[in-house]
Amino acid sequence: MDGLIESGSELIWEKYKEAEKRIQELENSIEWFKVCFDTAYEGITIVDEHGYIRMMNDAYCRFISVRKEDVIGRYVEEVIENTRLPVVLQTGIPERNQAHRLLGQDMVVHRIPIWKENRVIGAVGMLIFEGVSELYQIFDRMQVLHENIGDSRIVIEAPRPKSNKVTFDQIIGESEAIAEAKKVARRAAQTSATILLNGESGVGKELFAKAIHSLSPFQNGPLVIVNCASIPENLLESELFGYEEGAFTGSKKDGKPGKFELANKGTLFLDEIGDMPLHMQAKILRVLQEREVERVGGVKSIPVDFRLVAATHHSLEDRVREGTFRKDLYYRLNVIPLVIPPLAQRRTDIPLLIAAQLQALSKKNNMPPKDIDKEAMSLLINYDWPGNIRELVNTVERLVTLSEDHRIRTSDLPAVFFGGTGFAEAVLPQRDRQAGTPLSQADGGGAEGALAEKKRILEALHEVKGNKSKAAKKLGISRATLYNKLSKYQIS
Ligand SMILES: Nc1ncnc2c1ncn2[C@@H]1O[C@H](COP(=O)(O)OP(=O)(O)OP(=O)(O)O)[C@@H](O)[C@H]1O
Repeated sequence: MDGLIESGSELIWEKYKEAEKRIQELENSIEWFKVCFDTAYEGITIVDEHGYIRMMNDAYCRFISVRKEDVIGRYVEEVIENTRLPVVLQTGIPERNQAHRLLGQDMVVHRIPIWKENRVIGAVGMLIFEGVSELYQIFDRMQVLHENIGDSRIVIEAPRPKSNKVTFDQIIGESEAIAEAKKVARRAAQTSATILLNGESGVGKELFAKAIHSLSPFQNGPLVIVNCASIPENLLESELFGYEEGAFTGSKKDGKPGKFELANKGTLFLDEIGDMPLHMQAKILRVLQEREVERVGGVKSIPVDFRLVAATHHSLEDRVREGTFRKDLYYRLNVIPLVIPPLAQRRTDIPLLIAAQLQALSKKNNMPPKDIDKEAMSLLINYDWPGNIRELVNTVERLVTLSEDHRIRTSDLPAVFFGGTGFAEAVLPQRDRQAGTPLSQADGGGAEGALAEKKRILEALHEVKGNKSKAAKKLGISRATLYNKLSKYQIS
């Protein structure tokens, strides 16, 4: 009898353990499902048969800037603009690869009905691409694929966009911080309100300004970009306001329109507005209030109608407190403030940015596509990127150009990614590294070294818009050395 009870309880114990194991396996599967659902770059939302949202993944929530807990259980039309999921629930017909306009941006979407036992019990909505320009990149990749397998008979030509306008989908990044910034910018772009962009150097303020213009009611007008910090103070007024014939010695015969006039019916982007001298700030304020300009040496007022986007890496509040920025101008500019977060606050975007740059820069340099191993990627993700995306773009370009293999490895990375510091170290590949080697000594590496040096000089000049003193400073060399190198490499 005892034996019978014993084997009975052993059986129950075994069944219990088995059930426990299965529950554990199920929980693991659910956990995996959740991770996959939320890791997908595509936005996914699932509605029940009545059109109420049952699930929405992180990518979708980020894109439309909602919190998951606020949308689950709500009717889909209240959450997603222009949604056709209710139609798909009615018809039961899938709609694949459809164009959909969301937050002013063209997207590609799938709408898939969920059929079970002859009835539609729900539908899935997927945002496949954040924007259509990704489609063009896919066409390009397909073309490269066919070229690589030697099948040149197949020519895949993507319909090209009509212009080279910057659109929001070209601003790469899926992190919450950048998704929120893009969402606010998209909304603001569709109005005519003044936008003040703030963020460290190289975070993408100019890129945002361009995307805002492309989506704005002023998109058919010009986009005029003025870098207030790079124009000498004595020229700033005539650059912005223009001048009449004979306004000063050396002025053009028929006078010249200023940037305000040139931006008429378009967008004026005043970059580095925080560096504007005080007397010019007063003049700009007057234009913003009265919406008319007077050329230097002129007498008549010229009406101007433009959307203003301004940007600065300074804190304008601090500048106002210090007395170097006018409070009234600050209030005029700060209608829609938009902070673009530094890269170190959105590290999840780093792999995406690197992948996109590897692709683009290999193509630009006419090289076969390169990739990167995960140890190197991990060092890049952990780096602080003080120069933000500009620094990332330059780093990837150097890596693409200098690494010998098709795969970039840790040995290709400059010292700075291993905790080293300093510009000279940062630009030398690890194998060539001599701590603190300035540019002037870093060109001993034969043709490759010379090519790299030439590229660095061109980049530095490009970054400072051709200003040689600034470029020399950036490169850590004297102006005289820079001039020598310019003639050596025949850079005019
Ligand atoms: N999210 C992004 N996706 C892709 N490229 C980006 C992104 N943000 C910036 N870039 C690229 O990084 C570089 C620097 O961007 P941008 O000039 O817009 O920065 P910025 O904030 O205006 O810099 P600065 O304050 O120094 O003028 C550009 O080449 C730009 O195309």
